[in-house]
Amino acid sequence: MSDSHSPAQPPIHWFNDPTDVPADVADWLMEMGSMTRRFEKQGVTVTVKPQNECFVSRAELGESEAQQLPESARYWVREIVLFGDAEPWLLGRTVIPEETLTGPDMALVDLGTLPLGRYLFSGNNLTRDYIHLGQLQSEQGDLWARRSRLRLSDKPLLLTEIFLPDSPVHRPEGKVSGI
Ligand SMILES: C=C(O[C@@H]1C=C(C(=O)O)C=C[C@H]1O)C(=O)O
Repeated sequence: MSDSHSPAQPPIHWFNDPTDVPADVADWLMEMGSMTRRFEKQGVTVTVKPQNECFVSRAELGESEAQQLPESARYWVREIVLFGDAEPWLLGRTVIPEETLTGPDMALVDLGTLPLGRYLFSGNNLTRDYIHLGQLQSEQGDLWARRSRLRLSDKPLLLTEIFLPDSPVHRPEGKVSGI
């Protein structure tokens, strides 16, 4: 577990009114279950490639991230690319206060290529405080995003997911690509 710095986060515009998001996109972004499982229902094999996993200080978090998590000496950051078959579908960034890493939840620092959702949704102690919907501008165009504060046995973690152009979120279900 290195203590290298996590890369800067792109500025995400968070919507105050979720109705500003098209209904077919919001249907995806407001998914209350596992996004991994929702993606698998598209008939693809989901794989995860960790890009960066390290402990960081509160000062190294994004400002809006720090505001949504309790004070802690350090936070575990996990950044991944999630693939649907060979296509990159999602960038995931999870920030976990050290105090959340207790008991079986210490396994969160050793997930490797196991999708976080497999762990989070495997038990019956997961709750979700909220989902915020967002959008960011990138060289790949405007991308949809969401941020959830989740709790495992009431211990918080913050998950930001950025949906890439190849993901179904940008090609809502039922629309055949290319026509
Ligand atoms: C949180 C879930 O797991 C997915 C996998 C992630 C990971 O492995 O770090 C991060 C974001 C999620 O899209 C999920 O399936 O809902």
